Amino acid sequence: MVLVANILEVKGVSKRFGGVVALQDVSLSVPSQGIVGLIGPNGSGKTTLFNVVTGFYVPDKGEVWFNDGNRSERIDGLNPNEVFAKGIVRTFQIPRLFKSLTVLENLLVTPFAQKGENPLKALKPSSWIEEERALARKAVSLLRRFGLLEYANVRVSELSGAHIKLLETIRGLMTPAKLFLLDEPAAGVEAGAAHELFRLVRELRSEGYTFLIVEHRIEILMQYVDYVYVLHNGQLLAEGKPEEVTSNPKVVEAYIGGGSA
Ligand SMILES: Nc1ncnc2c1ncn2[C@@H]1O[C@H](COP(=O)(O)OP(=O)(O)OP(=O)(O)O)[C@@H](O)[C@H]1O
Repeated sequence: MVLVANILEVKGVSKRFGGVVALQDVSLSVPSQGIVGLIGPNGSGKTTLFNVVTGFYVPDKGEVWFNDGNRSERIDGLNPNEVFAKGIVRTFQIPRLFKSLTVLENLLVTPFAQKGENPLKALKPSSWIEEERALARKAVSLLRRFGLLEYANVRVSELSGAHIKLLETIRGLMTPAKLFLLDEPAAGVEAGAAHELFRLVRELRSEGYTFLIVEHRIEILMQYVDYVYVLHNGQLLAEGKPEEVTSNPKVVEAYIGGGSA
C-alpha cells in the first residue's frame, strides 16, 4: 500500500461564538495532492473551518497541523500572514483583486516579500530587476496557459465573473503555496466555465498542488473531488467518496431539512 502524507490535519476542532456552536469536535485530513470537498447546508460551519485553518480564528479546542513536505507543524494560533507564509493560500487571503489594475498587474503585485519592496535592496536595482523579470515571465506564462493572455492589459473591473474566479486561482499560483483553500470557486459562474476551472484544478493536482474546496454547487464539485466531508450544525455528519456521500440518507436529509445546499 502506498502511504500518502497528509498535508493538512484538523484534529478535534471546536469553535463557538457566544451561544452559537459553529464547530464541534471536527476532524478531517487532506492528503497531499488530493482534491477534497467540504460541503454542508448554510450555516453548517464551512467558512468557520476555513477561518480556523487560515489563522483568522483561533479554535477554542483542537489542533491544526500542516505538512510542507518536509515536516509537520502545528499552525493553529498563527496569524493569517504566518499561515500564508507556511504555504497555504485561500482565494481571498491574498489581497482581493485590485479592480482598477489590469490582469497582469494583479499578478505582479501578488507574491509577498519581493526584493524591490525592501527600501535597502530597492536602491540596488540589480538585486531585484532579475526577480521582477522572472515574475513577469511567470505571470505571462500562467495567463497564456489559462487562456487569459488576451486580457493581460484589461482592467479587472471589465472582466467577466468566470474570468475573475480564474484570475483569483492564478494569483495563488504566483505564490509558493502548495495547499489551496478555494471558497466557492463556481459561485456565479456559468456551468461550462465552472467545469473548465475544476479541470484546471485536476491538472494542477498532477503538478503537486492540493485543494480543499467549499462549494455549494455539489453536482459540479462531486465530479472532481476524491473525497468529501459533510458538515451539519457544526459537526461532521459524513465523509467518504462522492458517490458514498451523495447516497447517504443522513446527508440527503440534512440538505432537505437544512435548507438550500
Ligand atoms: N463571527 C461570527 N460571529 C457570530 N457567529 C458566527 C460568526 N461566524 C459564524 N458564525 C455562526 O456560526 C455558524 C456557522 O457559520 P459559517 O459561516 O461557518 O457556516 P457556513 O457553512 O460557511 O455557511 P454558508 O454556507 O452560508 O456560508 C452560523 O450559525 C453562523 O451564524
